Amino acid sequence: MNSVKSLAESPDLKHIPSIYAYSLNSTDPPASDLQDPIPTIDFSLLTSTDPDLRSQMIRELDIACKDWGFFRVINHGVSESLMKMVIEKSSEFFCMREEEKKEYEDKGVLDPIRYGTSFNHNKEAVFCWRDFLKIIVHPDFHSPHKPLGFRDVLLEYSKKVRELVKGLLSGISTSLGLDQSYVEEALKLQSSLQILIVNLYPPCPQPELAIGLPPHSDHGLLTLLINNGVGGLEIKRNGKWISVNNDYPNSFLVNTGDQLEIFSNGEYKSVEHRAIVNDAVTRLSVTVTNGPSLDAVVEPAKLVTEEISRPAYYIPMKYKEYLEMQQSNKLVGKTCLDRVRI
Ligand SMILES: O=C(O)CCC(=O)C(=O)O
Ligand SMILES: [Fe+2]
Repeated sequence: MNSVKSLAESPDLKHIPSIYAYSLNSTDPPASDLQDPIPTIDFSLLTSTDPDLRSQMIRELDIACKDWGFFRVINHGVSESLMKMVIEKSSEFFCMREEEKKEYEDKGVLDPIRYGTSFNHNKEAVFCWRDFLKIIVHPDFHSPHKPLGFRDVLLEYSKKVRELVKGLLSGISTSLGLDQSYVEEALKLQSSLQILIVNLYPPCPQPELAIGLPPHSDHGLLTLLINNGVGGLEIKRNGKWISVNNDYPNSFLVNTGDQLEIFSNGEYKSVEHRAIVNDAVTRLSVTVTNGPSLDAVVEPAKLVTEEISRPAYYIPMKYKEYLEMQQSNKLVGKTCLDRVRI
């Protein structure tokens, strides 16, 4: 495995090797800067003891999930210093020598710590301009033993993010017309699968020819994202790509995933997104995908289908099987979801 980081650091690199030449779909117009403001969820209001304030936020959460599949969360209770440390320590990991990082070389989908490049280079004809570190942090916690202090930061961060996700999913349960603890119980969130992913996108000499991550949706319920202040994330909205810069300090960007689309019977569709690269600075993003328990069978919630008198649009599937299917193929839009759609 050759990392993009070492390639990008090679002196006099003017052109990308042809294996990285990705052609953006010609039917896709280039991304425009965002016109509508991204919905903002104030977590302190969502968890407020004042029922009116909570109801108002739940309505906004419903709109965010239905119309966007994407929102920003503020007043979330995770300290700014912890978020900064996550970025800092993740960045230190990638600065270690290749031999040190290779200890964690990707050995397969459910390998607890996976260092690698692209998405699934065994299956891809074109590689992504991206190196990654994926760590399973729940139900069992794992961490690389280097750099110093990474483990403590990851442990604290994953716990805090889980609390936040639990609160968001309880709001989503209510907004779907279910009991507030319904999602937690039905999808066995006590043993939820939580994977922390660090994406590293080094500067690229021909950014218009390469892609950081191709269009895809995430497999879990909700993904939370922070980055090092460098833009590059784009989401598909009403058929058009729009760039999203996390220029709002101390906030999380959240997107809905495939398991939430299935569970909500298509009410909350998972959002397609991609990462583009630039020729000036390294971009680093840290995402946490929060899913059901690996052994939970995910299907449209009966109450959701009954309430709006619609048949189920997705077949039941164990989350573990879905995850293995998504991770062992190429990353192409929402094609994985098509396999469970009726
Ligand atoms: O780097 C980004 O902004 C997007 C990352 C992403 O989509 C992912 O980790 O699934
Ligand atoms: Fe993603």
